[in-house]
Amino acid sequence: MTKIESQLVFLPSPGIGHLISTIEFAKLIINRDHRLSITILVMKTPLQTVTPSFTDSIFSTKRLHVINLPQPQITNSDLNAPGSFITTLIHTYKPYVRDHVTQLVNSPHSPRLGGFVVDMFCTPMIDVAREFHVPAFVFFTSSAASLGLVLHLYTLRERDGFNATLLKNTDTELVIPSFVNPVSAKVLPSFVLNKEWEPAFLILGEGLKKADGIIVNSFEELESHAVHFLNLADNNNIPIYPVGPILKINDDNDVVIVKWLDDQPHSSVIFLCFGSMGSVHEDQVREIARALEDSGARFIWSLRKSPPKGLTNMAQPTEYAPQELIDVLPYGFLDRTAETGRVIGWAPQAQILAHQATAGFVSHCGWNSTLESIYFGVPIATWPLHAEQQINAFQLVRELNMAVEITLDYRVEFKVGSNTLLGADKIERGIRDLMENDEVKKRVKDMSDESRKTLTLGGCSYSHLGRFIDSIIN
Ligand SMILES: O=c1ccn([C@@H]2O[C@H](COP(=O)(O)OP(=O)(O)O[C@H]3O[C@H](CO)[C@@H](O)[C@H](O)[C@H]3O)[C@@H](O)[C@H]2O)c(=O)[nH]1
Repeated sequence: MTKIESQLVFLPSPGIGHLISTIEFAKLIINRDHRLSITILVMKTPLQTVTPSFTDSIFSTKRLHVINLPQPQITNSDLNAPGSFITTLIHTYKPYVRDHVTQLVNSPHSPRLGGFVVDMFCTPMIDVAREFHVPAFVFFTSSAASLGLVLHLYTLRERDGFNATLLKNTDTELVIPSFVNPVSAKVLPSFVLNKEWEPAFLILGEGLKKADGIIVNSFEELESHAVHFLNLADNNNIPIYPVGPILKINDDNDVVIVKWLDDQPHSSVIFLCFGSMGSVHEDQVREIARALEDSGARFIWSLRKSPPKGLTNMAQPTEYAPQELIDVLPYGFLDRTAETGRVIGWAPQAQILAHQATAGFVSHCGWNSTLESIYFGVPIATWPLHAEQQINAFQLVRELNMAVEITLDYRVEFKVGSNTLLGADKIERGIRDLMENDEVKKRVKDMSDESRKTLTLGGCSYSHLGRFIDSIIN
């Protein structure tokens, strides 16, 4: 039996979009190299409805230990300050992490502590890694191009006092070296544009620059331009490890949906889903319903209820009760589409994308959804809502020609919701384009092949993961 030589401590941030890929990354490492073990310290927030059941369902194995840390006390004012909330949470967790890691390293026969892997929003934990005199790597859960954007804007800020929040609601075009084309300020991430997120942006930029390496959930074959820039750039020569796509693709088992998909023609169904945090207001729900009916497309629509506005930020949507669903949709919609569509709550997304009946994905362009769609060769129609989804949509449509556009710059602010209404016509056009654009379909299929190959011997991600593991062991 191989002796465990080194152990890593993982600190994912609490959102499902971050937890899933971090945990899958941990599994990838221990499956690749039996000399390593990993302890994942799971932090929780009072805001999340999906996350607790998800984290409680992860079990420890011999070389993968999952420890659910206690939920700390967070005040209402912390909850309502989006820019500092996550930082407050991470700081509150520092003593717990310190205690757990002390116990780990002091326990008998414990392997050497090889380093910390901290989520991009947990970089204040790098200080704790320093206390144990071990390297700290950041796990960046979005694209290499977004990583390049953050590093570039942070450098401009440090060096020239450049303030990106002044660009909000302007048409300014920026040259960002990790993108081929000039980038409109309209598609910059909310955490770059919004004044109240500034503290979080600064902590992120500073944290990335302090890291001993940055692991990116992407792959060189997809983002060659951005990866090239990151390896050249003035980013303190931090090693970059694009090791993706890291996905959780085998766990869903929704027999009802699969049975329905089995009965649909090959490549005929449009799937609509807006991620773990995404929801739109009721007027917008009705426009989507009209577009679906007018397009005549078969569909599966993951429709969830927005959290109340203004009460909290970053709260997750919840499920509609059956009567609420009938009320929010146009009169008779469910009856009229009973043969051609399904409206569901939380979706078995990977299972749907993997199914041969699925033709296209109307997506918020969260990075995990983007990677899943590429992996399964399903083209996207872009409809970003939050965070860095607008820049992901821009990249997919304008840089990679791997998606069609419904919108690139739609934006929902957590506190005020969305003040734009996307009309049914525009949505319907996007759905038709998604079904008909053969060039986009072909590019996605080709990249799907690449996304599988990159993880195997000889692929770029396979070799970057090897490099990362070597740096821990040696
Ligand atoms: O009904 C649903 C909704 C989501 N998912 C899964 O949940 C994950 C969602 O991840 P992602 O697509 O990245 O969206 P978010 O949950 O919105 O993720 C957050 O984290 C991502 C990674 O940093 C960012 O790219 C996003 O902008 C940010 O909102 C994916 O694996 C989906 O398959 C389901 O299985 N069913």
